[in-house]
Amino acid sequence: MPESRVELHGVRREFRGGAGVHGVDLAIAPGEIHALVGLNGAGKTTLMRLMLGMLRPDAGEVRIDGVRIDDLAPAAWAKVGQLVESALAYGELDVRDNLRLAARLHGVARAEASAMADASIEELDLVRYARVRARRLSLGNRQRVGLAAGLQHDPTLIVLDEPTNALDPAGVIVLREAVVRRARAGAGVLVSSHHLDEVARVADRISVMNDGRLIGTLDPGTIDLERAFFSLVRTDDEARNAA
Ligand SMILES: Nc1ncnc2c1ncn2[C@@H]1O[C@H](COP(=O)(O)OP(=O)(O)OP(=O)(O)O)[C@@H](O)[C@H]1O
Repeated sequence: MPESRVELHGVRREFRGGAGVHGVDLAIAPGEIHALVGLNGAGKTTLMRLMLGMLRPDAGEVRIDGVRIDDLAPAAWAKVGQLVESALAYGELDVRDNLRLAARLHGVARAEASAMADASIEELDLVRYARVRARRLSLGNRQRVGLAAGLQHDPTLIVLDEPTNALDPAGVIVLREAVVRRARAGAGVLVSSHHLDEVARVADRISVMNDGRLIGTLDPGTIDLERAFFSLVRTDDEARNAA
């Protein structure tokens, strides 16, 4: 097994005006659930997009299972599962066809794609909606379809940006179980969230991002995680303002 599912070394991407990601080092081990927390605009999505090759860094490098992402073969990309941009769903196709298509896009053979979609529909509790066109789904169910599409092919690296968005409490539990199951099977998981309680429940490690940098980690067992989070952010803001 490789040491890290994904590694970032000195990754930097600056947007006009100075916002972005300003030199991040990060590694996620097989079996690890790593949470990324930070205020709005901290750079979490940007970091995930850089990690997945959706955005090119100005400097630094990203490696997945030890291979620079520029050199990563399509079969290796197929072992990545993500929900970072809007949930993949073709409005005119029903849930099952959307998931079959997503499986095919991850390199799954036609013969296996239907069974995979059906299993995923069960897992995300979408059975009632299997034949419903995606455009008719509620926001939360569309999110479930997006998550199903990102998880069904049992990726070894999973990157989820605020995956609990729009999910009801039952959906949050279903997602938690799906993610933990895959981590136990060896996947490395990076998940961003604004829900510190939920993060504390699943994460092995919590990294705090502020103004484009990783400024520290929080122990998921900390009693008052919220206070610890704000304390880290405030200290960082004060240090930068003083500089
Ligand atoms: N394509 C872009 N062009 C210019 N600025 C951008 C672009 N994408 C992101 N930004 C800026 O980079 C910063 C980080 O944004 P990002 O979306 O990564 O934050 P985030 O931590 O995911 O926030 P949220 O919690 O609100 O989702 C913000 O100031 C944002 O406005």
